[in-house]
Amino acid sequence: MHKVFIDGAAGTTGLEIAARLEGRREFELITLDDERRKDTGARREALNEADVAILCLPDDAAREAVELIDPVGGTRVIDASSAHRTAEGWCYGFPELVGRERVADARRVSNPGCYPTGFLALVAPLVKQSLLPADWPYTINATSGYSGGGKAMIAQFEQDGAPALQSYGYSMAHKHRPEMKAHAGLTHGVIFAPSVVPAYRGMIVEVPLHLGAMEGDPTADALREALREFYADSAVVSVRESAGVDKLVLEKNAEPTDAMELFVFGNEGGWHARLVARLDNLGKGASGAAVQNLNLLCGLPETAGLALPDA
Ligand SMILES: NC(=O)C1=CN([C@@H]2O[C@H](COP(=O)(O)OP(=O)(O)OC[C@H]3O[C@@H](n4cnc5c(N)ncnc54)[C@H](OP(=O)(O)O)[C@@H]3O)[C@@H](O)[C@H]2O)C=CC1
Ligand SMILES: CC(=O)N[C@@H](CCC(=O)OP(=O)(O)O)C(=O)O
Repeated sequence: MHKVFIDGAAGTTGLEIAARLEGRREFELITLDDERRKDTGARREALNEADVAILCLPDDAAREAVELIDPVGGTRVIDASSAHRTAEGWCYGFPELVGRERVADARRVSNPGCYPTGFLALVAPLVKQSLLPADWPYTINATSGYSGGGKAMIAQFEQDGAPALQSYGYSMAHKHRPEMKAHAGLTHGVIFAPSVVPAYRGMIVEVPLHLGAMEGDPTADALREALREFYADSAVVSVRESAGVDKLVLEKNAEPTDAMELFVFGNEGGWHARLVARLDNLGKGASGAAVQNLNLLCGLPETAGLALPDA
């Protein structure tokens, strides 16, 4: 039995992790009641009692939580925040990219951000195989469901007068940019253009590419095939056919899913491609990924408890 403490259990990501762990007999959840959930002493005790602490907190609170943990104690950490995604000593918790063994052996795991999950799934393997250049100026256009902004954005979008679409990130300094650059092994920072729509969950992350301007003239078919091979052993990430697909939608009230679908569209002549990832920001983008990493840390089947389509 593995003792698990979710710090931030009353938040959006924390609640979805708890839902995925319900009925799992391999785990015992350590819980704090509403009065003590932000009490530093109570959190310190719970964090140090846990075999695995999952941090579902704003960045500053996540950094504080790590400081509350005895560094030579037995607690291993999965941090869902963006506090440690490029930090030394932390394993980037994207098992398909970094290797399942590395995650399984880690004491400190940083869960990828939701948007970076889509971007990196598409681009990182292709850059690593030199099918796409590391020194290309990549752009990411993305649309997210509003649960991506946690409780505050849920409140914003569930009140009267909620926007039909909200684009943002115009400071050009979104916190996900360093993580995308670092884990794709890029030379240049990316341009990231995110927006939010009034659907609770789900996201579409797109990387448009001028293939014809790249050295070696990569083709959309070759990129799709390389991704298909790369994810061949994954029950979570799948590469879909693009022929005949003319639109991708986010449902307003979609069911949770921990799967991620990748598409590579190319135009006739092969000059242009659009790499697209569709995922649940609270699935592979957060809580599903945390449970996948938890399974690996505990030596359990990687996809146990995840919401995945039948193979
Ligand atoms: N939502 C998403 O799709 C994704 C979220 N993440 C990341 O996961 C983390 C959690 O996000 P999310 O669940 O959306 O956010 P929420 O705002 O929904 O939840 C955060 C929770 O943390 C609690 N909290 C804040 N400060 C403290 C503290 N000092 N001690 C204990 N609890 C505290 C909040 O309390 P209170 O309820 O009182 O406000 C709240 O319950 C963030 O870092 C976010 O960036 C990552 C990927 C995707
Ligand atoms: C819609 C929305 O606001 N999304 C959040 C990202 C949610 C997420 O991925 O959380 P992390 O930042 O911890 O990765 C944003 O753009 O800041």
